[in-house]
Amino acid sequence: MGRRAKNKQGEPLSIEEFQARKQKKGEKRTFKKETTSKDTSNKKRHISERPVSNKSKKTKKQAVADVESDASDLPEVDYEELANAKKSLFEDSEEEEEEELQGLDDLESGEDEIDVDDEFYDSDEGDRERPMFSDDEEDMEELNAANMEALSRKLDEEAELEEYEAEQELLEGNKIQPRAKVLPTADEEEEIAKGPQDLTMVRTRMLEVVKVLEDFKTLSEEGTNRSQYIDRFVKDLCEYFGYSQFLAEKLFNLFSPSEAMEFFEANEIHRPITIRTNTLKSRRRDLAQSLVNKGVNLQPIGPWTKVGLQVFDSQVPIGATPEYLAGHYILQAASSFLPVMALDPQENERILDMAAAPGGKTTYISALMKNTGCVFANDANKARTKSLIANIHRLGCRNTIVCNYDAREFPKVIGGFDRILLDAPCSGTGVIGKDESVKVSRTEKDFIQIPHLQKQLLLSAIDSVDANSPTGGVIVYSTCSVAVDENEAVVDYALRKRPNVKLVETGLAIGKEGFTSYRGKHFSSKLSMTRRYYPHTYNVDGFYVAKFKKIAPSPNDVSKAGASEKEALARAEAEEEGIIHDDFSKFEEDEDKEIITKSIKHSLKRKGINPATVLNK
Ligand SMILES: C[S@@+](CC[C@H](N)C(=O)[O-])C[C@H]1O[C@@H](n2cnc3c(N)ncnc32)[C@H](O)[C@@H]1O
Repeated sequence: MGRRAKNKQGEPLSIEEFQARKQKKGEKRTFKKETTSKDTSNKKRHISERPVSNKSKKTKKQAVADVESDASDLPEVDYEELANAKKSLFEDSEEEEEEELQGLDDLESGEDEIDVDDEFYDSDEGDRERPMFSDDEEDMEELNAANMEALSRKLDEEAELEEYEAEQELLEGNKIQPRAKVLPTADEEEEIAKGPQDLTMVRTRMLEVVKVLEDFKTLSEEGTNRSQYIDRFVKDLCEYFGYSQFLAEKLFNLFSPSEAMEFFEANEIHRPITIRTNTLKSRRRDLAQSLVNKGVNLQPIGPWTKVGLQVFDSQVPIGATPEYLAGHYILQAASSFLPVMALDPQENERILDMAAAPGGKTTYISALMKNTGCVFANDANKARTKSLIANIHRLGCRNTIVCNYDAREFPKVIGGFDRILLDAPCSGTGVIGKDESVKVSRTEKDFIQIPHLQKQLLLSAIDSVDANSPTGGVIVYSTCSVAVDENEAVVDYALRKRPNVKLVETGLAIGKEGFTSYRGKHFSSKLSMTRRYYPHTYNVDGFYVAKFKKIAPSPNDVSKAGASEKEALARAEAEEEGIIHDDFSKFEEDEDKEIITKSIKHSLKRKGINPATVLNK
């Protein structure tokens, strides 16, 4: 089984914190390498002298006092880091204030939900949770004070992480000797094959093998080759993290050995709980203020989004607050903001969300369009359109038409859209942190069948867009998978089949370049314009985004009706019947009850309380 419990860490970091820490880690390593031999014993002593972090609730005063006394008690504390951690909470607020003041009129929004269907994955989950900001200076002080607990916890985490890093260095520094015997002997392999292994040993061996693979000439044993080390490493990945051999190998092949290790480790940790402000109903600072008043510790996700908040901790179930029920926000994975930002919907356009349920991205599109124009929200799974409709209603999206087609039927049913989002059904290899079952459930067949469907859907999307749209002609393709078969290979296929589209820049501030070649396959050089996201690089779900511009119509664009005619028809029908049908007009009490109970259970579990002891009283 996976090592999730063993590796459980404190609250997840924001993208910026995560990256700053990675950078710092790199700098520290360089320094420590020079000092390792003489400092090791000292380091050990300091580690053991470190106070055990206290994650229990503190008063705000205590939290501030703790921050100060913690800093003065520790001989090895990096004061710069401490000051930066402290400063960052406050500076975020200032930056955010500026950003928000500038963008007050720039209303954006939407929402999301966490719904994974049996077959395909959605990057949004319903269950995550975890500092803070405001737009006005006065509010800022109050909000920051309210977040002192979060700051305190953040510093505890820093200490824990340093401790962990020091241990790793000991492992890496002390145990790895040049030309050390790393691979098990034949006898040892026999022993290994017999049954469960000592996981600490397995982990140490993985770290050792990574070292050897990265400096093979110097560190490998004589008479061995790379593939022997790789075979052992993949087997150890399976043993330690609980993957099938097939998937471990597939994912390992995406990275260098050391990055692969980071990726697999990041999959053992939950991503931060994030929410998106629904700007159709609220502004981020107002929402943040109301939630802070209820005991929620939060902060903006990062400078790249004006609507996202990362929840660090909450005294109330974040999926059942009055603000949630009133549609002021939606629980949505940060990665799910990205395709909609790349789509860049404009007011008064006609947009198709081809695979829309449960509606996280549809509602964001609708909010960015400020409820103008029309969003066709389609999903082939009728049952899932129920949660799509519920979200559309809760968030107050009034420019949306829900439909239930196999999207491969487009553009035959409707065509001529200004923009289309295809957030495709996928294998979910980007969301293993959310759903461990992917580790063993995905087979080779999946990576043939799913890409086949994705290719058909993408061609349909291209054919359903109006190349002569005065404002758009844009298609965005996204998945919550990191597999090349479902991403670059699909996009490259579409470029070959439809020369009337070209790839354009996504406009996204973060993301790694897509592959232009992979294991002997060469893709168009333009694939570098697509973007990849990994849990270990951005602390977001694994994700992929590609943006196309349709430059000319083609004979494939045959549609029975254009989007504008369908919209006019739907509006006329709505006028006749009333746009809200009876069966969708209200929340179902039972369904709400279930959501609220689930949220309360989750919150109790996070606090280490067995829900049964509370709920069954
Ligand atoms: C990744 S999820 C979509 C998540 C959604 N965009 C959101 O942000 O909430 C993929 C969706 O594709 C739908 N789907 C699968 N095959 C489809 C098809 N042939 N046509 C349309 N939708 C399909 C699934 O029912 C599922 O809801």
